[in-house]
Amino acid sequence: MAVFTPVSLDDLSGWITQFPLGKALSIRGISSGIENSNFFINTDSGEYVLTLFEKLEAEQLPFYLELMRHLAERGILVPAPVANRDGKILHQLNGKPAAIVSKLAGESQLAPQPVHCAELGAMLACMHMAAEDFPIRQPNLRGLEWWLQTTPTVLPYLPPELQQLLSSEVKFQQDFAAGQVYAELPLGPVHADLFRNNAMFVGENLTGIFDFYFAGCDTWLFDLAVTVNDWCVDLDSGALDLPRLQAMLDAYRAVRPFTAAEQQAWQPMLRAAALRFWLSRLYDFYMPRAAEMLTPHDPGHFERILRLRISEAVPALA
Ligand SMILES: Nc1ncnc2c1ncn2[C@@H]1O[C@H](COP(=O)(O)OP(=O)(O)O)[C@@H](O)[C@H]1O
Ligand SMILES: N[C@@H](CCOP(=O)(O)O)C(=O)O
Repeated sequence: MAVFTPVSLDDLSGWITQFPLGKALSIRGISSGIENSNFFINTDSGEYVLTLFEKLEAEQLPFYLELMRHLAERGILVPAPVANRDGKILHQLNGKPAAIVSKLAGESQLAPQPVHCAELGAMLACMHMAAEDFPIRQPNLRGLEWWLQTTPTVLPYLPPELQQLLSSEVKFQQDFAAGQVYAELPLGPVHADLFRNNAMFVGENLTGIFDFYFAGCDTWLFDLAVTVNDWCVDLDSGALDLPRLQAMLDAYRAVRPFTAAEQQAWQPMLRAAALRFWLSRLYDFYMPRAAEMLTPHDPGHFERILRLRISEAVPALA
């Protein structure tokens, strides 16, 4: 799994003539995705990734695809959407919205070292700055508003102690987001799901970051906190790994120094980033979609991370 909508070489062959890619030579479903149907395709002009969007609304897609085009044009290492002869990058195939993007070389680094974290930190800062003038605005659809909406849905499934943790953290985040420090945080389009499985490396060199389908406008610090909570932690305990953390923060800061408000907001933001994924994993666990064929991600992992970010001081950003 997971190809939800099959595409044959025949289907592809007629459809691909609108792109300047030559003939389609082969198509192979990618098994590891969970949101969309993805395929590696070979054409006369090289290898690409074809995505059929299974859940995202057609009106949300231009934000993601145009953002990737905008970033790629500015030298950020992201898959570049391929335009057809009319310049369009969003299409329809087998009844689903579809796009072709360039294929990144390499593979995901699932056991990152400080050197990988540094590569990623620098690219993240460059991406934030390159996206600043992106003209389309779409909120982070998994932001505070979604947390407030989703919490009452999952609360009844939780034991009292977890109900208390979830409710009090959402309240903490709501108050924090209403305050002066939060109001001063720089923001713009962010990736918002930059986990280890969403970047590619050849050896120690980052070749690109992908899967922009949770992207939206949010604070840059939230994006960094999401990234740190996955790349710079011990996966068993959720504890921060200081050499990886330092490498990522130093590399980010070298491109874009942190503001005073960001330095003050760092720990609350690491909590927010943990809450975001605890909540989405709780939601997917208790409210699996009908077509869901995968084992849901473990919510307990982000519950542990959240507890640690609340109880333990984190190294300062400065
Ligand atoms: N542009 C790309 N270049 C190379 N590999 C890609 C690219 N896009 C997706 N993949 C591969 O497809 C897999 C699933 O893609 P992903 O975007 O994570 O799917 P989903 O959003 O459905 O979870 C990735 O783990 C990666 O191996
Ligand atoms: N990173 C999220 C799940 C999103 O899945 P992706 O494969 O689309 O990145 C999590 O770990 O909960």
